[in-house]
Amino acid sequence: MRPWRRRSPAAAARPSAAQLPEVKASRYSPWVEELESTSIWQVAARLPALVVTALRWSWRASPRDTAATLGLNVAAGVFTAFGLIAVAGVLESLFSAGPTPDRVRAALPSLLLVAGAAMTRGALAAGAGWAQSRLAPQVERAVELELFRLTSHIRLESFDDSDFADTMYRARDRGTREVARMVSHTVDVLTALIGLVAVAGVLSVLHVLLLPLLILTVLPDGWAAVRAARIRYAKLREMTTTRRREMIIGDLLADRSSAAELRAHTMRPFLLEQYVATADHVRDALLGVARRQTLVRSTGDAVSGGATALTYTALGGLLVTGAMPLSVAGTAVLAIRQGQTSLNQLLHSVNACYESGLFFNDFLEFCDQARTRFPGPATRSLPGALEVLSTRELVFSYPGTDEPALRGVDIEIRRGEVVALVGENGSGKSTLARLLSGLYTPQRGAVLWNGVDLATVVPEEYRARIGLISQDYTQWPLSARRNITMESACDEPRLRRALKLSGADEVVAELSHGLDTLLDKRFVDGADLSGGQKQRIAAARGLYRDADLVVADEPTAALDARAEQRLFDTLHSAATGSTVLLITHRLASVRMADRIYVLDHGRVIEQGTHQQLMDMPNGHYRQLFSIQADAYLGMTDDHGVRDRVSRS
Ligand SMILES: Nc1ncnc2c1ncn2[C@@H]1O[C@H](COP(=O)(O)OP(=O)(O)OP(=O)(O)O)[C@@H](O)[C@H]1O
Repeated sequence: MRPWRRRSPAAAARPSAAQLPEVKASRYSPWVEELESTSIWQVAARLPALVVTALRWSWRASPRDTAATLGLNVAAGVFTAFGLIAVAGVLESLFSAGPTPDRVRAALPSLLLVAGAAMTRGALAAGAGWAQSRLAPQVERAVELELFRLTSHIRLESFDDSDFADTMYRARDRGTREVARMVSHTVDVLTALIGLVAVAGVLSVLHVLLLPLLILTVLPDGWAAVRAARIRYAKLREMTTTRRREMIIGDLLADRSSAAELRAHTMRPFLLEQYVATADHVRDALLGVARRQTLVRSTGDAVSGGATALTYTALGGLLVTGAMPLSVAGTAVLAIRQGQTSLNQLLHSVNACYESGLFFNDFLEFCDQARTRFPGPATRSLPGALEVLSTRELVFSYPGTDEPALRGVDIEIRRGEVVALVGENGSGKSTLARLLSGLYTPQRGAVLWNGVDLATVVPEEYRARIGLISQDYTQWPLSARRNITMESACDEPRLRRALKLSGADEVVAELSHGLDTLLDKRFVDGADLSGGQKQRIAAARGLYRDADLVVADEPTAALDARAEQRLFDTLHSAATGSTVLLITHRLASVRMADRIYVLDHGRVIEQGTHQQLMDMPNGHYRQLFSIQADAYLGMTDDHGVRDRVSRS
């Protein structure tokens, strides 16, 4: 079982302390209570599993550097211990009876050993430091790569789940950085352990009481360190949503994409106020953490100080009663001091390991959750080129919503057809298009490609057969060519054809380096495009693909009248060589479709050709079409358009 797994999602969302009442904290805050109620010993028992996992990651990143880091550090620790034993030998010779020159002479071999041990330790520590500093970037890279492998593979709807968004934020925020630290802390733990074993050996030889007393001096301090770490982590975890909100507001204030609207809508004071409110909340919480941590640490220090006093009193008692000779007491003081250093180092390394472990566990928790969000185990190949794509009683709800976006949809698209989806805002058109494109998985029902359920087909194979012209297109920070081909290989004739069909050829002609222009203004020589130009590039991308089905979701919203007409003509002609699913609010453009499905609140309420739908006396489509037609008629009386529209 994964350490510190949360128990169960709580039903009720807790209001966030962030200033917007609509922002609720993650539903998984009970986890924090679980952390609070877990004892330090339970945590210590779970730590080895985490350490092993971290070491496994490290090994995966670089076996050579992991082995060197561990081996050299352990060897350096052995020589530290060896040095201490040699120092004890030196002291024993110096404090023994006899003339001083004889005692110094007797101490010389041990002194040479001390010097040799120190030099060897130094050389080993330098090598270990080098290996360790090589390891950190390699481990971070490996962990981050895993994170992005997972984020890019999970089902699309995962991004609509706010709880999962919090988990992902925590993993990205610190989780990935902590693996390398855990490895380094683990090494410190091992080194301190070796030093401690040596001290413990020396002390138990000197007197049976000394070792328990030594442990007593550092335990309270160690307890305080672990407690302080838990306080900080629990607070950070509790504030995940608020910190994510703070980051989002920060991005809005500093990002290029929101810069224009921020100014146009004079959002600066509001956003700054929001930022201050959220950041103040985080700051106050962290100040509270610092206060509690100081209290805990002071308590630990005070108790540790008392225990140290007790140890030295006991040592004095042993000396006074003659139970311990002076030469042995001298070695004991040295060993106790060295022991305290090693034990403190051990406790602090364990604590640092524990603290990193808490954050590393966030990464592991994300990995676990992400793996449950992979697409189903589809193994079937696509059953040939598209003949018919249909849906059967399709039901789909977005995560965290009670109302389904689709409620039992049945549609059919045959090869070579142009099928249109129309309906008012929020009726479910884009959701249906995404399901048909294999981006979302239905909760009930199925999407069938030539009668075969797409849930059983390898998604990449299927998606490669779809040319998507998305409503929310992305302008990738790549060259214009790559923005269209989306792959390093480029089929020039296909590219030219897509450019022409979409009207993107005119856009590219104006770019300073043509198809090789970088479409990202944030970099030197990068170009920015107008909304319509971006949409033409997005259309070219959808048309470039040698697809069986082109899904065009509002492909012309930003286009001028001429470009719009050109693209619709393209989609309706056989030029694409594909079947077309068209979503648009420009109803004049769907008149030529082979079939039109009218959606309303996630259901298909009407279907047929334009004429069949117009013949329904109180039909929804007829109403929507008439509203648009009337608007044109009112404005275009003088230009003879009325006849053309009314004839349609
Ligand atoms: N990511 C999402 N998370 C939760 N609900 C969503 C999400 N996207 C859409 N919805 C909801 O699903 C329903 C259908 O949305 P969809 O985007 O499919 O409508 P649409 O018909 O394409 O609308 P429009 O014409 O405005 O583009 C709406 O109620 C919408 O609020």
